[in-house]
Amino acid sequence: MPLSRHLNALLAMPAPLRLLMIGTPSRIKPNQKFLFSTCTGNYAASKYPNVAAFVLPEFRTAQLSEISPDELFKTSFLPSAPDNPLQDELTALFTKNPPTFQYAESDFYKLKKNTRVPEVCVLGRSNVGKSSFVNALANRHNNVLAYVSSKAGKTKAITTYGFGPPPLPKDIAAQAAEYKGKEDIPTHAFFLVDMPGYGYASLKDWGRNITLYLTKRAGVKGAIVLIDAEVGPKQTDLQLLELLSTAGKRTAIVLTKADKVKGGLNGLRETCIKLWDAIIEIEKKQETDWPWEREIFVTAVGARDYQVVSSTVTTGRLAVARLAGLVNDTRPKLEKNKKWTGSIVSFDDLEYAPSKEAPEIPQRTQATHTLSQSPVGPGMDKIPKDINSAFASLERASAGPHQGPHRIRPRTFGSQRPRTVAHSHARAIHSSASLRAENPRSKSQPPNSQELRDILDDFINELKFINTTGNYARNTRRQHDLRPPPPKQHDVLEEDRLNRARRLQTRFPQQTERVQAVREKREALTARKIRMREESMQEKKMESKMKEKELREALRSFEGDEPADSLFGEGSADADDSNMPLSPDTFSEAFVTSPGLKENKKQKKKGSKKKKSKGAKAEPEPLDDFEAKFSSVRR
Ligand SMILES: Nc1nc2c(ncn2[C@@H]2O[C@H](COP(=O)(O)OP(=O)(O)OP(=O)(O)O)[C@@H](O)[C@H]2O)c(=O)[nH]1
Ligand SMILES: [Mg+2]
Repeated sequence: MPLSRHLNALLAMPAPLRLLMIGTPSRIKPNQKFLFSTCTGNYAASKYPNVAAFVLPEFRTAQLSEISPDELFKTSFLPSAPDNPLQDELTALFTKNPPTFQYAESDFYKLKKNTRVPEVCVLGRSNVGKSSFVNALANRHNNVLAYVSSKAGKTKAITTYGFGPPPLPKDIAAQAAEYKGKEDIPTHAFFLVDMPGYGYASLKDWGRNITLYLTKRAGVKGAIVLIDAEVGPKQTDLQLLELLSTAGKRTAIVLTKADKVKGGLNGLRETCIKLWDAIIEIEKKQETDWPWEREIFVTAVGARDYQVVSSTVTTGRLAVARLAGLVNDTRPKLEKNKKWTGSIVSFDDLEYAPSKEAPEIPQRTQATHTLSQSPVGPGMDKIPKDINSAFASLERASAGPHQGPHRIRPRTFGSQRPRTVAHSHARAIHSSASLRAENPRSKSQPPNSQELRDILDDFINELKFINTTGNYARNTRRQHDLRPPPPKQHDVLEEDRLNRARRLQTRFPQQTERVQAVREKREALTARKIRMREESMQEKKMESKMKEKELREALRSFEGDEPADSLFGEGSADADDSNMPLSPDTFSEAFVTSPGLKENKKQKKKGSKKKKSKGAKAEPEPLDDFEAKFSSVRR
């Protein structure tokens, strides 16, 4: 349309509608690729400018820094690669030799042995995006490597995938003798292990399997912990980080679903602050070093815009390659967060200390745990005590999200003594006493009534959380009551059969009709048979009633005055004759004891004696009517 005609048409329109035709620029949705732009030109326009990772601030007062991919990759390089940019090298490392599925097992003890190929496991809550992360690293979008679902609990086994170039033939030949009969010959440079999720819809023995895997598996070089950026870290995530820190495993934290975070960069920053605070707390508890990457990597592998996916997936690749030991890291060593180094004062010492000076108490020796990297062997038969308690809390976590204020609080790993009522009591008073210790008055004067009331309140609050058997049972019962009823079990086989039948019916309508007709005919026949059987039974019943009636009448006519009903037992006259079955025994008895018949018999006997005396020439007397009838009935 020429411009002048366009303008004329525009002017002819009512003024409020003109805007619609022109189109308002504010309606255009911002393209997601600007959110994760790696181009400095778009820096001002982007929502998450150049975010690849956040770095843990060394001091609590430091500004939070988010770092660009350039900065992130600057200090890292692949030793075996030529001088390409690291991003390209990482893409080649993860995709050139197509990644393949290796094996999957739901039980740790059934896993194939692997002591040589470095393994990196991907851990996180159900539905956080672990399997999507594995697919994205492999650059698989349509032809998926790991199964993904929007429903939680899709991955149900420890699933291993091979990544990276195959080992050189000469290396394999050199190690062939060692591998023979013990382990598979490797096809890739490293393994990535997709784990079942924990939390909602997790597997029952997830805690056991994961603890065994992290502490006993020789090939495990590190763990990628995925945390949903939209939801932030949960209690179960922190329990896992605590377990990793206790096991001393190298750990990288990756935020997923960054594209879904409300509040953009600020939202991400808030999640990171929460995470850092928690990590610092976990680090403080550990005596031994916990080698966790100091960055929190940001990814959005499920974003709709492919450019967003590809720019953030390189960040994930860097995290994995670092843990697998394939990337050299030249970052300067950071000083570990400072821990409390003073002595630990017990309640008794504090309360009954003779002087105001701090008492001299020998420092407690802390057990250190060094985890062997060897496969399951004599030294690894038992999981260290600290890890066992972490394992217990993970077991509880794997049972589902806790509800209400009565959940069991995770035990601190440093504490070796079991929590008893008395001990908790002491702790409750101790905490109040230590608070009072800060107040100079409290050391010299006894506590006033308000303070005593506070102490009592503290104590009662503490008691509520004590893990006694009674409390535990009560809490379990309460949780059980709160739990929604289990979903109805589907009969999968039956459903399959019905679906198949439905499909066949639509495919073969004529045959279906014929089958339907035959079925109807068969049903009609069966119904007819049943009806006929019922009718014949009815007839038989009627017949037997008629016979009985006839019999009674015959008896009555034979007896004359005597009522025939007396023959059938006491009270039979009152009873309804038609309903009185006449059993053969009763009948024969009645027959035998009938006075008329007795006389008849006597006469017969006399007659037969006479006949015997006269000889056997006499003719047999003919049976009268009654006898003839009865003999037929008895037959
Ligand atoms: N928007 C968005 N969605 C994502 C992202 N990553 C994963 N998802 C979606 O999250 C859902 C769960 O993904 P999965 O990869 O199956 O999660 P999982 O952690 O393996 O889950 P389980 O196997 O149940 O433990 C899927 O619908 C994915 O498409 C992301 O970065 N952004
Ligand atoms: Mg999965």
